[in-house]
Amino acid sequence: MALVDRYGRPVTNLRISITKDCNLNCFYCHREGQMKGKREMTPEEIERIVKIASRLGIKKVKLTGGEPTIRSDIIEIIKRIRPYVVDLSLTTNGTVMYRLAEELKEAGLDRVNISLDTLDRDKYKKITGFDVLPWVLKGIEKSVKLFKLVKLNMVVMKDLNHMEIWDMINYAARIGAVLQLIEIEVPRELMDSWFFKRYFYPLKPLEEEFAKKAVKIKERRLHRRKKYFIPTENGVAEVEVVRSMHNTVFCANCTRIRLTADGHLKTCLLRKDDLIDILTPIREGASDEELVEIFKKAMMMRKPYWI
Ligand SMILES: Nc1nc2c(ncn2[C@@H]2O[C@H](COP(=O)(O)OP(=O)(O)OP(=O)(O)O)[C@@H](O)[C@H]2O)c(=O)[nH]1
Ligand code: SF4
Ligand code: SF4
Repeated sequence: MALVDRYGRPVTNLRISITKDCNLNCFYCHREGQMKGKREMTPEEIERIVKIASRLGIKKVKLTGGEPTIRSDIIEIIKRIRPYVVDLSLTTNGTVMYRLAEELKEAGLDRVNISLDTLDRDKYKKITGFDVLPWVLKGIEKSVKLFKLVKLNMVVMKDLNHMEIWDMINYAARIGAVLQLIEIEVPRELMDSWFFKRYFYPLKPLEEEFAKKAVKIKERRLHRRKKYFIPTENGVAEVEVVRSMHNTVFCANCTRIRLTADGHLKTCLLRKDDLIDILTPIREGASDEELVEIFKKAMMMRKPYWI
């Protein structure tokens, strides 16, 4: 049975950042809201935390970063946590998937989400700082052949890539991936920032257009996100919309808890006051029962960000 927080939200997913570092340098990167610092969890420590989480009904785990594939022990991490998890996924920038996908699959990874904001090589370089789009596309196409589900994450930015949305929908349909269109999200205090003002592109009007065109619409349990099945020249595209800004429904259906790369439980992506250290107690010899209590404390701190 999953633990339920004070707002009636069961917690079933754990999102683990395994490193803050990345081999790209996207100009909009929020590094999952993590502070700087050197401490990183070992594969054994990650396994211990996942084991405790699974005892508490948290059976879906997503590995993120920074960029998770830059850890040289990524395969060991996956092998160690596989036994405790029913849905094991990875969110990656895809730069090394062309050579790592098979090993990841063999280690027990179920599925991957790969960032892809543009199909234009120059624009990709402008966004990420690196001219590696051909390698990423190679990795995506390889992943689609291997994994039961591959999602492409496109952060939609006004006047930068919003005009490519339909090309991306066609591309996703052609290769057999799901496209996730992600609306820019920032905490309240950054709503006046130049970045938000310059690039925010609201996805609500587009969702209305999708709703008219779709042959089917599904709603996910997580965040009650909608998935639209849209006919294209390449067959039916599956398009999921991640629209969290000011979205009370999204937060009311948040089933996630996070673990930062330096070993703190974190209850919400956008909060800064919600870190609970679990790695120090582990290193000081805490028992499983004590770690369960730390998890419960984090559960009780959870609250929806947009209410
Ligand atoms: N506000 C908010 N945004 C989230 C949350 N989880 C994911 N996101 C957004 O969704 C984007 C895509 O996240 P992914 O790491 O690909 O995972 P996901 O799509 O949430 O998860 P799955 O659908 O289970 O694969 C992130 O970059 C965030 O912008 C969350 O809990 N809160
Ligand atoms: S690939 Fe992801 S983690 Fe790396 S810089 Fe870009 S947004 Fe940040
Ligand atoms: S509560 Fe926080 S982590 Fe959950 S959906 Fe809302 S903003 Fe995201």
